[in-house]
Amino acid sequence: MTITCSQLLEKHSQAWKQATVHPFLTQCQLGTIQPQQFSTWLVQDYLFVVEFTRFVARVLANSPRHHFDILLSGLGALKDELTWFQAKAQERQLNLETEPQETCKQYCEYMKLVTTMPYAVQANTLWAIELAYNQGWQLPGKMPPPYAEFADRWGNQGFTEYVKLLEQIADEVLLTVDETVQGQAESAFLEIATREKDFWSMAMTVE
Ligand SMILES: Cc1ncc(CN)c(N)n1
Repeated sequence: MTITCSQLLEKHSQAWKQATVHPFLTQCQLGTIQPQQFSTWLVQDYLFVVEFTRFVARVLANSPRHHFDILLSGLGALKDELTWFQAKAQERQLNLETEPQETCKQYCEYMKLVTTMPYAVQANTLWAIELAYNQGWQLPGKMPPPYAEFADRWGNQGFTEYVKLLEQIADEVLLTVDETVQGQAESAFLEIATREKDFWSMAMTVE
């Protein structure tokens, strides 16, 4: 039997909920997040996105030709996102030349590990990482400034469409692999759910 992305979401709904519904996001929506907590997230997420860009590039390198357009569009968006992060950090006078915290570092190392796994696992992981932010930033509802801009970055229609295309890619390749690889994809999905939850929690624990 083949596993699909929507089946993973259904089967592991509790783990996924913890990844996408978190006090960090709720407090952004309420406008009560501490500026220092938000700044911690912003800097650490920039560092994450630098490594995530490398991850997507590696996934592209392993992908079949007919996935190029979608993955290249993702990389194009990441180019803008990195510049945008730099602008947001500058507005707040935050130093991006800093060390990643342990949670961020380990998540980045995990992404690197995934790129040594079969392409189906990589495609599934890429979809899960993007879906986590697509849903996480939308679920609390309309956010006040300055958080609305952040919610829109990952909650906008274009990004939502992109995540749907990533789901199609992942489902297409999951169909072609055996149960062992499907099991690897499922484990990776659960890893992402845990690491996303931990990333929000890390931001709230100001060092
Ligand atoms: C931790 C994390 N997860 C996902 C995303 C969305 N690319 C992100 N920016 N940061």
